[in-house]
Amino acid sequence: MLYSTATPEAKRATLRERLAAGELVRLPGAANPLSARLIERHGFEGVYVSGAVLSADLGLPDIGLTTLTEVAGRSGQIARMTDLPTLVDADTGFGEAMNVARTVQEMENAGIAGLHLEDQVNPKRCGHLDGKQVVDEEAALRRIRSAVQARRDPNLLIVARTDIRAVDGLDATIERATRLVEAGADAIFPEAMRSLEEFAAVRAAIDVPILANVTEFGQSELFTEAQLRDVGVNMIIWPVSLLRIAMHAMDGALGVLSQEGGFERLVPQMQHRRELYDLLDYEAYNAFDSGVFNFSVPG
Ligand SMILES: C[C@](O)(C(=O)O)[C@H](CC(=O)O)C(=O)O
Ligand SMILES: [Mg+2]
Repeated sequence: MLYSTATPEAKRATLRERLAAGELVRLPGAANPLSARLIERHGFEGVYVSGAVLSADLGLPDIGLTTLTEVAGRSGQIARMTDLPTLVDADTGFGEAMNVARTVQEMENAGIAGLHLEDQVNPKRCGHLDGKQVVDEEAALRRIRSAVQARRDPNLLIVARTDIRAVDGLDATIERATRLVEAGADAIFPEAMRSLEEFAAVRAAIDVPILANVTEFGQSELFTEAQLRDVGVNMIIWPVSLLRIAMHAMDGALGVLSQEGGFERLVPQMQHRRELYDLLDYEAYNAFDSGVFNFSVPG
């Protein structure tokens, strides 16, 4: 009931332990707070909060228009719904070094387990689009150093994302990843890798966990969990998939409504009221106050 039973500190410690034990951490992107419960029920190890999803949800392109307050607020709502650790896309940190420090502390307050900070210039764009630009090495390292310095919980996972692959190639990615680790990054997210061999090359060059982004309609193939595990990837995100699936389903359903004047044909495809109440743990509220769940669900 009400929901997470684990403290943020405990979730951060869990994430650290899993990574230290060499376990693969799979983090589907939540489409909304309640979907974090579904992700947990299906046995995943973490929940991802995507900037692309968050901005799309607000009807904005993913170019850094969302604010720290919006992202921390939504991340807190999502993290609250699950005992799993939540990893958040903090884009470029919402500014330079001092802003990054504030971002880290607000994210900690939101109860999340980790965040990634990227080295794109502002305005940023989706990592799988052409025409990206990255900041120079010193600016990229400063973002990470200031994140590390600002965190109060040493277990908050600071993941450095580099977008340099699309700009300067694989060697530059390895060089930057190495420097980012020296600056204190706990893990590396090499964005828009072109092949499994590229992941393997990054893996061989650094000894912190690496994260793979499996996003549809992007510049990387949709590598499978098994393929990524084989090349030594430690965390996998599927950032936007649940939102894409939900939006496509809504689009189709509205077509049916406008054609047929009702949703009846789609009822078998709907989450049943019973399933919703189960996911919400409605009955547990009854144990708290016996007047709450004293009805039966039709059908
Ligand atoms: C991972 C990502 O940063 C996100 O915001 O989810 C995006 C995903 C996407 O746009 O497909 C990205 O830049 O890769
Ligand atoms: Mg993003």
